[in-house]
Amino acid sequence: MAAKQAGVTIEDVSKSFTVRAGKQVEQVHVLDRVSLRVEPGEMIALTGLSGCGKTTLLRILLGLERADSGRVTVNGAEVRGCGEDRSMVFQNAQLFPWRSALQNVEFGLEARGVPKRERSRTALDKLELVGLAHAADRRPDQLSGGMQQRVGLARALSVDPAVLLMDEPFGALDAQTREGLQAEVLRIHQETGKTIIFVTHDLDEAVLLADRVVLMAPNPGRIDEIFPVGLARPRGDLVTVRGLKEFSAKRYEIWRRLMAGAHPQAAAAAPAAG
Ligand SMILES: Nc1ncnc2c1ncn2[C@@H]1O[C@H](COP(=O)(O)OP(=O)(O)OP(=O)(O)O)[C@@H](O)[C@H]1O
Repeated sequence: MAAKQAGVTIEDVSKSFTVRAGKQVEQVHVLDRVSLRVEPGEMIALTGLSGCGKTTLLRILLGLERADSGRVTVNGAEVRGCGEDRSMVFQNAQLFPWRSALQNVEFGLEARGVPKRERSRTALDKLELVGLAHAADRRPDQLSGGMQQRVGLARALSVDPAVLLMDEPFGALDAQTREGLQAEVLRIHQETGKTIIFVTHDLDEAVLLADRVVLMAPNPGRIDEIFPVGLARPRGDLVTVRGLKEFSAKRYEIWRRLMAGAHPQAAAAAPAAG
């Protein structure tokens, strides 16, 4: 288990954006008094309808956006900008096309002034962790989409963050590649004990990975309900997990609540869980 672990506290976070379109100026209230405590080593899935503020919340956690009010702390220290204790994996890996996989993973270490030999060793370790050591010298255009996401994950892990933020990291991948990467994330979480906050639209993915699924609702973005996932860890073979009654029951419970916000009539017509 890694020494670096951190709890995250989100206290009463609100955020609005001013949107200007032509002569019209509109105030969009994106997050309304969001509060959540994430325990050290916990994996949280954030889900909810499009536009409910999931990415905005993640950007505030990373320090790319400032909340209008409320605060976020990591291990008790207030987040005031980007910092070494957090890193993010994006939906598209956003790799430098002219750099090899290894050089892409080295990037964050370079920015921190880590000497060449040490950063190459660390980057190779992380590529190994995501099963890509054999492709260290390939450029992004010589890698599949799934491999590029693995490089993005290795790059995020290279700086040994206490908190890993993942914004729909597998959203653009085909189903089989996605399932492989879900298993990888579970293994890496098990091996490193990182605190992970993971945004996904995919309820299967949310239940498979998370200790708790946080369902957000839009207009304004807020936490609607929090669902603890009682599945034991390590979760092992995901085909088996998907076949468990507890898995389908939890997925259905969350889906029903999500639909109650999106299509109230359909949700009312669906049978209750269990
Ligand atoms: N920089 C910005 N300026 C203006 N409005 C913004 C900005 N960033 C986000 N928004 C608005 O905030 C709202 C929430 O966006 P956000 O991307 O956080 O939602 P989301 O839940 O992640 O959506 P999705 O599931 O579609 O990715 C949207 O209405 C969006 O248009």
